[in-house]
Amino acid sequence: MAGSLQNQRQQLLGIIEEEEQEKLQKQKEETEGNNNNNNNNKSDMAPTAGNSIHRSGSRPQLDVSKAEIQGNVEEKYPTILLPNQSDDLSHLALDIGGSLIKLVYFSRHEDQSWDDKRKRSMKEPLGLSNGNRRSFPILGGRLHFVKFETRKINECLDFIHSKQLHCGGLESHYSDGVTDQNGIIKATGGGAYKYADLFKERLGVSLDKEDEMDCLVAGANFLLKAIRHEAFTHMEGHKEFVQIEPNDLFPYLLVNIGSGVSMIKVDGDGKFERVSGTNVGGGTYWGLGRLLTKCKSFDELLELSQKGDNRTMDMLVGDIYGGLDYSKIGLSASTIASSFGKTISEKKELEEYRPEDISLSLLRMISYNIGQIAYLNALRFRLKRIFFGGFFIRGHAYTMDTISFAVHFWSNGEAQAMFLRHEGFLGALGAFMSYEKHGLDDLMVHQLVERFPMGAPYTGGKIHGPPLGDLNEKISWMEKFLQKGTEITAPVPMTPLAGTTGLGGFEVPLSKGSTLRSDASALNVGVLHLVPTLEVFPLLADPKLYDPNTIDLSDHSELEYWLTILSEHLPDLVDKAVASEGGTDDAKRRGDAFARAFSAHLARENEASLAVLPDLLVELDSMDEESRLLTLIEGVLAANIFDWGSRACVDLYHKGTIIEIYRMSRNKMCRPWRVDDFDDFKERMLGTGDKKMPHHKRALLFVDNSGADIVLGMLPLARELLRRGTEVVLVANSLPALNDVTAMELPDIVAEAAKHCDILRRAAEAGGLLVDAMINTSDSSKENPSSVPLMVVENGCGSPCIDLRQVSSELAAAAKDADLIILEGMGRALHTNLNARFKRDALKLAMVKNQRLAEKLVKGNIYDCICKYEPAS
Ligand SMILES: Nc1ncnc2c1ncn2[C@@H]1O[C@H](COP(=O)(O)OP(=O)(O)OP(=O)(O)O)[C@@H](O)[C@H]1O
Ligand SMILES: CC(C)(CO)[C@@H](O)C(=O)NCCC(=O)O
Ligand SMILES: [Mn+2]
Repeated sequence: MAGSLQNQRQQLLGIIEEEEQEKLQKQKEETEGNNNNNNNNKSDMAPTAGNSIHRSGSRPQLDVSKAEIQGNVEEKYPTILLPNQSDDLSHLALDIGGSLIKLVYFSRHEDQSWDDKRKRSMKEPLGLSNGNRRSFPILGGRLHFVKFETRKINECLDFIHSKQLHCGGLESHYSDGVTDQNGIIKATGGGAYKYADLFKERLGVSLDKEDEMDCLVAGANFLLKAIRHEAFTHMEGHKEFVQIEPNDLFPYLLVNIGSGVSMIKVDGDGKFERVSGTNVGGGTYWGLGRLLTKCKSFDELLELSQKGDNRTMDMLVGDIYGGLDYSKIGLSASTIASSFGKTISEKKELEEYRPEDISLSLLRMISYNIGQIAYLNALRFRLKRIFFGGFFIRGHAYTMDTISFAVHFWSNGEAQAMFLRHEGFLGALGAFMSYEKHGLDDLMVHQLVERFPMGAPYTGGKIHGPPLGDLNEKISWMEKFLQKGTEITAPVPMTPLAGTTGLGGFEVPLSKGSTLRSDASALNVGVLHLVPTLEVFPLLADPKLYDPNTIDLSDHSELEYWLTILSEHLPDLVDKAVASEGGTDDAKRRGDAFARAFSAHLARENEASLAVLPDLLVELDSMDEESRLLTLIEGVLAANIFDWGSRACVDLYHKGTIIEIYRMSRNKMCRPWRVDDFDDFKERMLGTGDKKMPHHKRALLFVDNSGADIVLGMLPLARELLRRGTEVVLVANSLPALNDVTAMELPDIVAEAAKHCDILRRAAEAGGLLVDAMINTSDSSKENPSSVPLMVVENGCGSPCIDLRQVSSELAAAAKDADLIILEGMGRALHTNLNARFKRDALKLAMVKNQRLAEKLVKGNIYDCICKYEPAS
């Protein structure tokens, strides 16, 4: 149930995030040129120092070897040349079919533009330059799925052009100057041949043709192996996901229902045979349907069918048998004996039939026929599983029910029809996979996770950003495209029609529904997030007993309370952000302004905290070991007040400055805390009397908020551990959520803190976080010449609540050698994981910033502190 809390938070933020991305993308496209005006004053940028933690090979990596800064090092944002980074080239693939063009493209990091902006706003006050940090690996990316009608190929060309997908797209700033190979795009489908010249002419690119069947199979195999919740059954209106074991996938029959239909027996990766096909397919339904109903679009035709009654068109067994069943061969009176047969006996003209009925009858005829032929081929080769793809299906309940019925009925339930969520994108995905370095080939099983469907702002029916202008406005193709998709909404299964069930024959399927689903929510157009998660955190004492949630959200009142808190919280954050921008009256632009204001605010928090860090360090260094440890833990608890996820904290922001809040918080730090295991922790760290304790080998610090929390709380604690000889791994979120610091941002913050502290600097260097030696360190403690490393890993999460059953492989690897786990913050240590048991020593630190939670968890009050220490179990 934390899932729903998590999702809710993510959803709320996602809405803003997606909007901001679109906006920033536009700004970026406009300003891209400006960043490239560098001169040739080259400076070497050392290749990445080896990090003692192996980064996951499960996702595209940024190859920074031989990286060098192009242009003047003094320049604020010089372009970095990455001559060996070839992944960037694998960003777009096409499947140009008889009816539709499908595009798949990859953007390396979903927040590329957002992060750039945020980094800029953070670097400016800090005066950081690119030269003394290493380029940090990229955290996953996104696969985008878009389709266009083939007859409107110009729209597709405009879209590719507007996004610059043909020459490196979003990544072009990385590889500026190495664009010579960008003139080639992988393409499949008949149109790769037919339109090759047009692509050359309009975009100056050559289409590298890949075989259509090869691509369909590669796409299907990839989806079925790598994506959870890809395949599902659909019977009588009921949808159920099927988890296919990758070792138990083959053989199967792949039926791709495009304009025409191909049936392919698949025996393995690249092992297949096209065993059949039929020319009665999607093109037939759309073409005949258009002629017979005058519909202007495929969706309109499909939507019409939902209000249809096929009995006015189809000749039923009862029509032939005077209302009787033909039970001897198992046919009920209501079974369709002949599609459209009824129209021969009536003297009616086409205009006298309802277009709704025509559409339904046609849809049923074609779907049933395909299902039946598929079954016969499955029988021919003794295949039990049939996967149906192609855009004819369009996630339409009636179509799927009809196909499933045919397969189920004729095979006596032996064979099973399954559908794929990325139905129409198999070929395009296959073409994408055919790039030599697409970076997805070594993905582990089911590692791709969809965070939320693309167009979170669209699925709610609300479109933010500029109004859709005239059709020539290139930038809004996507918006128009998505808007089109959202005019249609989700299917609703209908109640069964009375009296139509009979003996075995084909009846009217139940799920006619009244409206279609939206393209966006169905991922026909959408984004697949490549989030390298899904490993169990190896230090859980017993993964089977682990439940991340502390509060039971299946308790309705709890659920309601937290959902209300979260949904009321967001406008406040936005208001705060807008206000800190100087207050804009352009209310519509508030959402757009959010991320910029937010980043600026976070940068100010970091800046303010970094400014007081040297004093704090001097103060700490003047203490004896014991008081220092206590002060450090107090510091973590006090700084944990800076939490934008807490309503109370946001209220505090209205009243005071960061330093005022911090001072107030520090002053309240009197022991005993509400949960106070400090003495046990101290004993483990420092021993008692003469008994000295060995230091921990490696500590994992799950960090929480950006600003004072990380700078004045967790980094000084990390420093203490490092000074004692413990390796420190800072574990931060992969994706942004509230004011949580992300793994992407941490190296910058560490680098800045390292300027004031020799211990941090040496450790960061040893951990590969810093490349160049820092100058001007003001820290006096130089007793640690060769340091243990300080590292940063991403946790695979995009929420303050951490489910340790699903962490990044990087974190899992780092955890193997760890013997101390420190979880910090309400989300990580209270809402989730308070009750988690670990195989290693664990310290849970948080300030409770919610009255109800304080009462419920510790019978205490708001701002109470928790210091829970549990030795290895
Ligand atoms: N918006 C749409 N416009 C047109 N057809 C659509 C649309 N949505 C779904 N379809 C259906 O999908 C079919 C096309 O599916 P798909 O894109 O898989 O095939 P294709 O690649 O164009 O055809 P082929 O592989 O035979 O060359 C159309 O014939 C139609 O039945
Ligand atoms: C010709 C293709 C392969 C083009 O995608 C497709 O439309 C198809 O499989 N049509 C059916 C041709 C047949 O086998 O009768
Ligand atoms: Mn096709």
